[in-house]
Amino acid sequence: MTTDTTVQGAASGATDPGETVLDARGVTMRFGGLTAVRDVNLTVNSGEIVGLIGPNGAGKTTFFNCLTGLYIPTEGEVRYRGQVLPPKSFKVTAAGIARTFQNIRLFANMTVLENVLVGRHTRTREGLWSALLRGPGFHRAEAASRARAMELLAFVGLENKAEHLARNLPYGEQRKLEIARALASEPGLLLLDEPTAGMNPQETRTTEELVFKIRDQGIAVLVIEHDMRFIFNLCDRVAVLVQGEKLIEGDSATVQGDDRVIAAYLGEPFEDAPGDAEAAEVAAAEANAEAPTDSAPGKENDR
Ligand SMILES: Nc1ncnc2c1ncn2[C@@H]1O[C@H](COP(=O)(O)OP(=O)(O)OP(=O)(O)O)[C@@H](O)[C@H]1O
Repeated sequence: MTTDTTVQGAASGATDPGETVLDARGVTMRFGGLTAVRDVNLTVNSGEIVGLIGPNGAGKTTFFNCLTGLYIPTEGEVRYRGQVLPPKSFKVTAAGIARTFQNIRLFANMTVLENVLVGRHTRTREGLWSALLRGPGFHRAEAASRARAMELLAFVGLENKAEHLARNLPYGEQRKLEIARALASEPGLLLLDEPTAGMNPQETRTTEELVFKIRDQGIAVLVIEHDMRFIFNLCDRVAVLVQGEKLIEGDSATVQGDDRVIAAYLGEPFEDAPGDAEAAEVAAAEANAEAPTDSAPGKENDR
């Protein structure tokens, strides 16, 4: 029985610059008569943040599930760093792909730190006897794992919440904790499924900065999101899925300007959306309108 208690070091999944990390070819997923994803090709290279957008029901999450071993694609192949991925989600995680979910999946009654420690299980190798006897090797591994988990909590800005129960965190912090837990498996590729859903603008901005920081650690990112401003600010490339098929893929400017995307998804050109300056003006005007002035609606102006 082994007593090997090795814990892999920080960012062990980090990849070489320019390396093709993810290579999905001809991925098709059918549920009975419904083809949710049809013949989709997508690559993600090291150092990239790639966005996946599309209307509700376009097949984005189904495609993620095909990448992470939750679904076995009906057709096609998914490779991570050149190797065909095994059709089991824990093996995919061990290979180097981590993910978060559209609906937060934390252990609500465990602490924040414990949630991250759970995420480390693919990177710890404790033999049964080591765990049972709790010898020096076990304690060393446990201490290293806790140190790394605390490092990750600091990375996402939750170091002061380590002992809080996950269920007591505000929503935005639960999403950050999910990201910390995903990072605990030391991935080379992180898949984020709607990471800013339900967040306020400030939390969304913080998440944007966090994703850039993750990329700067050498981890490639593939992100599904409905917030177009977030996607177009963040991503090096964006792929658009419509009715299960990839409509177009390109940089933000190309995708925003494509008539088919505008028609199928955006509804109107994104350039028409207010910029930061206009948004600040609107916010200031709204704040003034809410202030209890003499001329506020419902009050007589007695000056
Ligand atoms: N397990 C399943 N069994 C049957 N149909 C499914 C299953 N999962 C997804 N679908 C169907 O596949 C299609 C694509 O769904 P999917 O959730 O992947 O879309 P999405 O682009 O992620 O949507 P959203 O933006 O609303 O999350 C939908 O028609 C959905 O109802």
